[in-house]
Amino acid sequence: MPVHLEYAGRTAIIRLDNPPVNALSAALLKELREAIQKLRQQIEAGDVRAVVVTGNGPKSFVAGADITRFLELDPVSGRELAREGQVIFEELAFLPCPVIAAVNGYALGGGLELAMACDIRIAAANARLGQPEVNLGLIPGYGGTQRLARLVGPGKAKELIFTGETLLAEEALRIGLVDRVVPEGKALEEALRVAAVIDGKAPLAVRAAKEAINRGLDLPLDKGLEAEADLFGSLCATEDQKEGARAFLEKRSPQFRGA
Ligand SMILES: C/C=C/C(=O)SCCNC(=O)CCNC(=O)[C@H](O)C(C)(C)COP(=O)(O)OP(=O)(O)OC[C@H]1O[C@@H](n2cnc3c(N)ncnc32)[C@H](O)[C@@H]1OP(=O)(O)O
Repeated sequence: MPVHLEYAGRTAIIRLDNPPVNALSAALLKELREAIQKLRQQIEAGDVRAVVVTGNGPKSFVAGADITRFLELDPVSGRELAREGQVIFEELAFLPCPVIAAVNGYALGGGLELAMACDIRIAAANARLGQPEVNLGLIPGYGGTQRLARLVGPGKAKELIFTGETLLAEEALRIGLVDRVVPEGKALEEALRVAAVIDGKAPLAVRAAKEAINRGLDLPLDKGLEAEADLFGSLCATEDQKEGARAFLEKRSPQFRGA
């Protein structure tokens, strides 16, 4: 079982376990997709309010796609391999709750692409991140050319992808590729702490905020502002929005029910 689903309260943990470096084998990708589809149902039911993705073991988050699959690739099967990972990472990215990558070690190639499909990236100080596909005669194929440029800008994305160089977590933090750096061995703990904070907020508002930001990334500002206003307005029909205002005025903690 290369993919384990665990739960800490209303936070789900996707633990990737494919020794020695958690490479994205065909079996792991299949189970990852199944886990994502199960989590979508649990999120919609209100049972899950945040998802954390992490690698099993101290050494590696995910060290990339399974290179042993590459010897037989041809243009058709190569494109299929890329699309397979892209579709799964899109399904993860568009889960209707925050998805946090606890980058516990190597996040290379498809591993960094997986982390970039998450909303927030928390890296352990020992983590190394990069897109080394040019060393294999390839380019990133699970979304890395698209998401890296959006996260760190086209210039830094080109530099990292052209050179295949890897970054230590602190360097990745400096360019905005990761959002927090914690001591080695503490990435999952910190991701769960952030998830617990989010769990106490109005879930429909958190969901709408993720949707507004994601939609706005690919919209002209005026259209993004309209999308924001639409989502803001839709929240005013929720009980949680009234509960939030009442709780503030009555000087008490709100009890959000996700309705
Ligand atoms: C669409 C997506 C495309 C991609 O993701 S392309 C792949 C991008 N990833 C990479 O290029 C990273 C490749 N791996 C490495 O650079 C190194 O490994 C590490 C830095 C991750 C670790 O180095 P070290 O600690 O020296 O270990 P080790 O001896 O290189 O690897 C341990 C075992 O793990 C296998 N392995 C490592 N990465 C992969 C991989 N991505 N796919 C399949 N196997 C991998 C090796 O071959 C070896 O195996 P054995 O012990 O049998 O010799």
